[in-house]
Amino acid sequence: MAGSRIAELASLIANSTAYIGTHLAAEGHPTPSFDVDQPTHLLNDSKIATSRRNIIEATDELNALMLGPVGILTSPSHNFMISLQAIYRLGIATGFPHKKSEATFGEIALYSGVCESHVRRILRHAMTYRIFCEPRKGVVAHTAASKLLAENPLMHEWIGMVSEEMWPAATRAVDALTRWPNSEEPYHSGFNIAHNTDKPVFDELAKHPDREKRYAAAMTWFSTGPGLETSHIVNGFAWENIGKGVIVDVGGSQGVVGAAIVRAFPSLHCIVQDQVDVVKVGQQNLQPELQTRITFMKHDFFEAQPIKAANVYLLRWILHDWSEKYAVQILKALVPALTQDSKLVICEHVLPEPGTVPICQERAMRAFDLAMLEFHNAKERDIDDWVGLLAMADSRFRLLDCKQPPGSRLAVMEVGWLGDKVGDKLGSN
Ligand SMILES: C[S@@+](CC[C@H](N)C(=O)[O-])C[C@H]1O[C@@H](n2cnc3c(N)ncnc32)[C@H](O)[C@@H]1O
Repeated sequence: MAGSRIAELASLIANSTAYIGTHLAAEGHPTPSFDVDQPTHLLNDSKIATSRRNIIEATDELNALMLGPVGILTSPSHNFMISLQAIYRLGIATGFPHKKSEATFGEIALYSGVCESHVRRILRHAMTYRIFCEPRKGVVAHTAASKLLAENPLMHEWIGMVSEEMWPAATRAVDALTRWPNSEEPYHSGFNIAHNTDKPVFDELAKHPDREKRYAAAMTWFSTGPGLETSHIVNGFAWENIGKGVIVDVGGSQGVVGAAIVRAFPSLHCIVQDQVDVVKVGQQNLQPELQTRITFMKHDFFEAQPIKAANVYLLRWILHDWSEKYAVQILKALVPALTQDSKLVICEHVLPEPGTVPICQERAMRAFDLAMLEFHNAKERDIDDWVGLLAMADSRFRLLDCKQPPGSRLAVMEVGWLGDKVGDKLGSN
């Protein structure tokens, strides 16, 4: 019956908001708002996760139904990124006088170095997304979102990486795929056209220490984000079964994931491998109590793995940065180090069959897939792709398990090795 779906959605929203309201009140928490004092993690409580997801999905569908076909095609605005990029590049959030709760457009113009009228236009646009607000005409104050940007340096670097590196790359992604159809090369992406370079992303960033540092900080922030917390990899694999052992975090960035694992499992030692400048920063930031439990090591993951017979080789968010041709090389480079007791743990998105998960969840994963295209000419993979990739790399890899820890956006795949001795010659096939 026409109209029944919108009534159904409205009722789901009403029931779910009532549940969340009751729960927050019982716990003595404030009701959700955009207010500057809103706790950042208010909605992360697992007891309200289902209701929250229901509301996000139902409001998205209701919104689309109310927009209608014309609205669906015209309402997404690319201009959101302009104000976000301006806020980042001009240091509008970080320069906001934190001892004061408000600033005029003129004061912001002074420290951001652009004229007052541009500041006003940028911020009034951002305010429509609840980033900053204008409590009185001409006066700017924080919302919860702008305050987070001002006070959390990792969040700020994430926005910087997205607006300065990824957004320009996204605008040239279609140019890249038409210029280089069927290419598997990582230097044939929107990133290459937008940033005018023939180097793959990681090589290009390595030439610019500030950009490389920003990328690493963005990765660190990302690992605190909803569904991407390190707790999922800590709880998503039976690390306790290893006992005393060694894990190698291949492309482990600054060691955030390795640190979370060895903190939870004190008998494990983690060797974090990455590019030279990345591991240098990781070593500098390593907390004193982890000095003997984490080792940083410069290693190019296309070269043969130098740490032999580790218990686990962890590849978290590595292979999605590479097309089949290169992902296969990364896997093959591990082979000379593997024993039958070694496991690969691959922590990545596993794309769902279309229409089998709620649409917002699917949209987020498909957006990641496009992000890999625009940045690296690479891809996210579904389960058949993963099985195929492992087989392409070496027939002795076996996918033993693939689980999606509750609340995690990444799956944890456990891969066994059927070869029989370290460095088995067949491994270099
Ligand atoms: C998407 S990040 C993932 C980082 C980390 N594993 C995580 O889960 O947050 C990819 C990492 O691969 C590293 N990387 C890129 N090319 C590399 C190479 N040839 N050898 C080693 N590490 C590399 C990057 O520096 C970056 O830290």
